Amino acid sequence: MKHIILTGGGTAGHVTPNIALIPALQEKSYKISYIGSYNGIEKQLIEELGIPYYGIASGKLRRYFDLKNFSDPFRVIKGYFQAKSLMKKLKPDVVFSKGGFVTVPVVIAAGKRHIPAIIHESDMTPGLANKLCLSSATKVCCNFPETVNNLPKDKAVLTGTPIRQELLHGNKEHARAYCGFTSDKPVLLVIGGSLGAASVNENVRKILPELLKEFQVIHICGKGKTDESIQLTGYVQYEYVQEQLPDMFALADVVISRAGANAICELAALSKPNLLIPLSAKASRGDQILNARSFERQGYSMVLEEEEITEASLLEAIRKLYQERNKYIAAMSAGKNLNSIQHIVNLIEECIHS
Ligand SMILES: CC(=O)N[C@H]1[C@@H](OP(=O)(O)OP(=O)(O)OC[C@H]2O[C@@H](n3ccc(=O)[nH]c3=O)[C@H](O)[C@@H]2O)O[C@H](CO)[C@@H](O)[C@@H]1O
Repeated sequence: MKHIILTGGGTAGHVTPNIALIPALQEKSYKISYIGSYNGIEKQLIEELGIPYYGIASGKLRRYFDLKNFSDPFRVIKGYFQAKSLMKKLKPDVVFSKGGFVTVPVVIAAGKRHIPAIIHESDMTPGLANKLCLSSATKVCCNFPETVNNLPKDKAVLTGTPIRQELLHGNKEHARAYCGFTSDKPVLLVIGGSLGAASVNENVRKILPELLKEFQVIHICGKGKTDESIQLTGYVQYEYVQEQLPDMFALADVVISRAGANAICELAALSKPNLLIPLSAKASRGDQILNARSFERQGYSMVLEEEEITEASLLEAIRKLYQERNKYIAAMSAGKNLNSIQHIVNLIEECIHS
């Protein structure tokens, strides 16, 4: 039996593509183990699938000053030795990494033990963790064609991003009943990335009185970010949605989203007209802005940058998106559909046999 170690964590975007691969790997009778951090979001998401989970020490690699910069290197070194002994104990045939800081010691340990390691980069420009893994990796899967050109030719492969297949089979009536909505107004879904997005939440809440005249609103706010003081007809809030997400996507007529790579690929696969509000370059390396602009160029998305948001501009963008929804649906439906799951599983098999 072939044994694969999956790794990835920190935010859900570094876990859900691994989850999307699991059914296809199980179908091919792979034994699957997962290495993540002790307490990251990946622990809960993976353990509830019944996959053996191994936690290791993990530290964030920051480019800015923080007191933890002094203690985190020791955690990373500890994580490396833990990963190395896990490689010895579990003897995997291959490692697949979806990125995030916890994966750096895992991929390097695999390289040291001559175990093939495939890493996946879903953003247009590689994140710091994946950059550090590059020399130990056998192949790098990319989501954007633009990324392939910036990576070593013998390693980069355009695969797209694996999407959980259950997302494509939601039932809108189940979501309507779950949210207590009626069928007389369209539904706007607001989803702020796996950690939520405080500024998106705040701006949406400001225009709720106007918005609710025309739409019903499902607001996925992020952990600890719901506001129980707001109780309005046609408005529901959730922290993080798992089981009901496919149904909510099916019910949504239009979506406001952060421009995390996975979220936008899911929206494109579902042909959901969307307004992207990328995470500002002030709070990140600006990868979401590049993701969003690429989708805008392809005619899949409308983009509003955080700095451009006012109550009026946000309301106007949502109205325009709804009016022009068929244009976006047509562009996304015509988009090329990489069979990412199959592509990656084939690559995994090739790496084991080469
Ligand atoms: C703040 C931050 O660092 N964001 C990064 C992070 O985003 P983040 O982790 O938010 O990643 P994405 O938006 O790419 O993916 C979020 C995933 O969580 C799922 N989901 C979300 C909310 C919910 O209630 N239920 C649920 O299942 C979505 O369906 C999606 O599969 O990783 C992405 C992929 O590398 C990057 O592009 C983002 O810049």
